[in-house]
Amino acid sequence: MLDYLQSSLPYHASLLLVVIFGPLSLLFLFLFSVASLKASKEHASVPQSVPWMGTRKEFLASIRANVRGLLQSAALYTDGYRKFSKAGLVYAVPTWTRGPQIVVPPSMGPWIAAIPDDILNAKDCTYDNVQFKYTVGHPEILQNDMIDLLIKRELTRTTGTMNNELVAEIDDSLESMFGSDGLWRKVGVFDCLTRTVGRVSSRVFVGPELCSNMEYVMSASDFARAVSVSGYILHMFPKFMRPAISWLATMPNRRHSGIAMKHLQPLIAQRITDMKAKAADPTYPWEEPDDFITWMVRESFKRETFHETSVYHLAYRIVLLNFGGITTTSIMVVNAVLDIWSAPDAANVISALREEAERVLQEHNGEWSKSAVAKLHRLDSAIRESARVSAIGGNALARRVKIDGFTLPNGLAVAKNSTIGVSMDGIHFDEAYYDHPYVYDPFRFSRPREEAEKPRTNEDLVTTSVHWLPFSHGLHACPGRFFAANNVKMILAQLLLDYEIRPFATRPPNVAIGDMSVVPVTATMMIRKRDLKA
Ligand code: HEM
Repeated sequence: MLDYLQSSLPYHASLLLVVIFGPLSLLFLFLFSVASLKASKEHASVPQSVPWMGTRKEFLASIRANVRGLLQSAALYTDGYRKFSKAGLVYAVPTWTRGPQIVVPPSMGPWIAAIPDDILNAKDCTYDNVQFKYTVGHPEILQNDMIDLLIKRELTRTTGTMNNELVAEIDDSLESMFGSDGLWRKVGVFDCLTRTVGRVSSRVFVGPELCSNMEYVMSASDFARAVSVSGYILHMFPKFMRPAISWLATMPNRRHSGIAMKHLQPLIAQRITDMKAKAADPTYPWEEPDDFITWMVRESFKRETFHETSVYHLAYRIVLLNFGGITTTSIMVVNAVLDIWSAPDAANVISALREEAERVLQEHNGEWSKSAVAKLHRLDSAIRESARVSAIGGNALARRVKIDGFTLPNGLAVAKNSTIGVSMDGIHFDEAYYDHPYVYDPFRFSRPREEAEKPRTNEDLVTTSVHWLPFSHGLHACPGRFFAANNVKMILAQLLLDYEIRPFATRPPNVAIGDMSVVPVTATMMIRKRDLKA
């Protein structure tokens, strides 16, 4: 028996290898051939006169260029910027997930930023990058105006008016993680600051009942991460396979959005009931909260379609609002903490920021009113500068060409469905716009104001330009930036005032994923409550 087993094992093992690895190798070969064909087709759509970064005359040139686009994209964009954009020329960068990116010089930036969506479309790029069709679904919500309208009309109007409530959330959140005993703690920078940002943003989005429920709050960043990961997975497969693959790839997305929906739907249903009751009878004993849910429900009363009025669709809008607003803001706070506390003269920088925060708070009777936050010029500058040097990179002002016969201002014809934009890092590190561009100079934007060294430029965190692109610029400049900037500044001000963070020996580097640079999610910091009596 033993002899039989021993002699038949090699046979069984090889059979197993053939059964498992045979189909896998065939699938891999198939996927590789399809990806290679797709890459060649996409590369052929770039005008022949446009020079490429990262391509060579070699076997399987397009797909090998795409692999370079995946692994070395930051260098491809910035080297191309120096070589071509600085000479006013257009170049192309290969990417793994986004197809070829046609990069135009910054002089064409204002022109791109002002062209309407029926010619150059912004959302088509975002939706395709993240494969929204599968990873999020709900085109009836994505193509509807309600979220954008309420951000522009209500959220921006309200920004600054609820700061006392927001500071209470910030303080409670920081103390729950960092303690009040003055002992040093080692904590995850991204994890902790995401919790605080999520809680503060949710205070305005969904109100006090839900904003400190961490299961709900963390479902927002978990959902955002799951959407990005599943978007990458789907890009590995040809289009016709995506509907089948997506069911599996987007399981985590459904789990995280499901958690958020479980909390949101009863809250919204109750809000509708209360608002209707109050409208019918002003003596109904209930005060209308001033939050995004109230604004959305009020707006839904003016609308008629099912997807603008049903509890499910209203709740899912909050899931999408969280997706667009929470992780982006967390990334800005994390970058600012890493950059400020890694500055070569961190001790002086921190004491200058702390002095400003203490002085401004005192001048405003200890309250972070809207005007107090607006006076934090040094802090504003330190964050803006961090967003410049630690930006996401890649193609900014990315737009999908929607028409045939489209030409750039230099006369170059660009095919329909091409993607054009400008190199964010190229511009952010161009000495023509910034002295010593590779240096993190926290007071770069506030110094002229404080020292009257140069004329005032009004370059603050919410001021977009073609030379500072973290919030984009022009028609699609981020409408949530006023809200985000207010929260980022208050979180950092409270950290400076109440906590001590040990400066980093070296800045934990951001990580390149495809053509994006993302914060190091595993970086840790040492933090303790300050002893204000000492
Ligand atoms: C620091 C945080 C944030 C950053 C860095 C950021 C960045 C951006 C960028 C780069 C765009 C793309 C514009 C384009 O396609 O050219 C954008 C669009 C958008 N953002 Fe933000 N964002 C942030 C926070 C928020 C918040 C808090 C909200 C909502 C409350 C929000 C809502 C939106 C919306 C609705 C759009 C689409 C605008 C349009 O297509 O017209 N963002 N954001």
